[in-house]
Amino acid sequence: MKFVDEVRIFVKAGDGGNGAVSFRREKFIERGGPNGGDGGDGGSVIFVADPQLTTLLDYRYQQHHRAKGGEHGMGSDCNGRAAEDMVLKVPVGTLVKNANTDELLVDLSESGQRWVAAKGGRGGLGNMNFATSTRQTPRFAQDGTKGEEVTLRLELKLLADVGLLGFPNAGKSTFISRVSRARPKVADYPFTTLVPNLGMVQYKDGLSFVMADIPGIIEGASEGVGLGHQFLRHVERCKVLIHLIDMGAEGEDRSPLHDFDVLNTELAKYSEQLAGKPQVVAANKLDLPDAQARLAPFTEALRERGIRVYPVSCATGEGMQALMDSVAEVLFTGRTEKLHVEKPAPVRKAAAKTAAREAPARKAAAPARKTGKAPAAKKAPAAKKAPAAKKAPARKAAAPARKAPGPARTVKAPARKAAAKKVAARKAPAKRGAMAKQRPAAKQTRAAAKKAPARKPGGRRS
Ligand SMILES: Nc1nc2c(ncn2[C@@H]2O[C@H](COP(=O)(O)OP(=O)(O)OP(=O)(O)O)[C@@H](O)[C@H]2O)c(=O)[nH]1
Ligand SMILES: [Mg+2]
Repeated sequence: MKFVDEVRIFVKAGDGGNGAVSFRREKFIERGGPNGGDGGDGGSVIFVADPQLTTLLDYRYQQHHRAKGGEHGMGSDCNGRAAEDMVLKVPVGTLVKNANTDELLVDLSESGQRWVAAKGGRGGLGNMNFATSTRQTPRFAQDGTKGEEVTLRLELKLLADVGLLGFPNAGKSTFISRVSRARPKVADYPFTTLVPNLGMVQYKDGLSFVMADIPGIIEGASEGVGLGHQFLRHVERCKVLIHLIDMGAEGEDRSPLHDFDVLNTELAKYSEQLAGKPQVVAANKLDLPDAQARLAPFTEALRERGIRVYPVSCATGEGMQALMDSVAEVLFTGRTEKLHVEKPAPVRKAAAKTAAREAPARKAAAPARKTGKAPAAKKAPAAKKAPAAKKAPARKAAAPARKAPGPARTVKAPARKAAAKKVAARKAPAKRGAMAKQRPAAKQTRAAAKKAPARKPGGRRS
């Protein structure tokens, strides 16, 4: 059956019937009084989510839907018959939007869910309703009201728990046919799959879930390249995505890492929310010799990002169980630990380097401790831990500049006392002189000053 997932339709509810103006006319009964009946209500247009349907195809061919109007009221106290509601069946997962404003009106995501799209008009009252003691012959009746009308856009978003994503030819259809009873076409050319396929996966312990296989996504899909990215809508409701990488792909610019990045970029362009869904990354076609060679660098590259790669072969079934276990864990428990690996932690390497660099510095700091700058040495372990290892050299460089004049100031202090009211110009040489005197001391303390970041907290504690 042809798959149609977007249509525009016009719906109009039935108008209410008019009330009747009528008087009883019978032999020997004079002035029988008003007996015009009420009009019947118009039929409403109602959408019902039907699990039997999988496409909006019917609405592609019939785009106007009008419910019947109510009957008019009649004489002899006869009310008009109300019209039946018009029920429009749509697949479960249909979004109904106002075609003009694009406002989402309802998401029919539950089987049997009903929604009134256009309410039928109310029948008018017949003249018998308007008779009073002072107005016994009302020669008027009420008209029925008009039924609502609206132009709608129906969008089908399939309901699946797990979505399969990947470049064309990555093996998505092979994957779904291996884990479920879905039998989509599998062939060795891109864009074999043109419409989404659903498959019911029977997992262990009676647990089952629905998996969706959608057409391949390629670079520029968001600009309409290939089949575009409109099929991504069908995996928007998924809780987990399986990202299949074709490890045997050949061609310019095709490398597993490049494919991975391109697909994620396209996902992000489509929707940030979709891009943020948990992804199980599967490196497929590992039975091919080329694929084996590409696996190690790809796995390492993703490990640096903290992402685990599941090596699989949909052809032989190798690695599929581990992959499905992870998918089921995310789906049923919401835990995503299995999708991540520990990063190689470049921080630690840097920390090791820093520690190596600091080792001689610590030695040099030892004499400085004698001069009263000691607490730094105690803090050496803290320096080792320092996560911002890169910052350490900068601090080291800055520290001597800050600290070197320290002793000079202590020398300068008596000088200031002695010549309290002398001009500032005299101070400068004094400072310089003091600094010159202290230069060897400054040199000595430089090593200690390297410990400056550690000294601060130490100083506070002492
Ligand atoms: N050697 C090998 N070939 C595979 C494997 N999985 C899939 N293939 C082959 O790859 C080709 C494409 O497989 P499909 O399942 O049609 O790929 P797809 O991702 O659905 O492709 P589109 O529908 O075009 O997006 C077919 O010829 C498969 O036989 C695998 O694990 N190993
Ligand atoms: Mg396919």
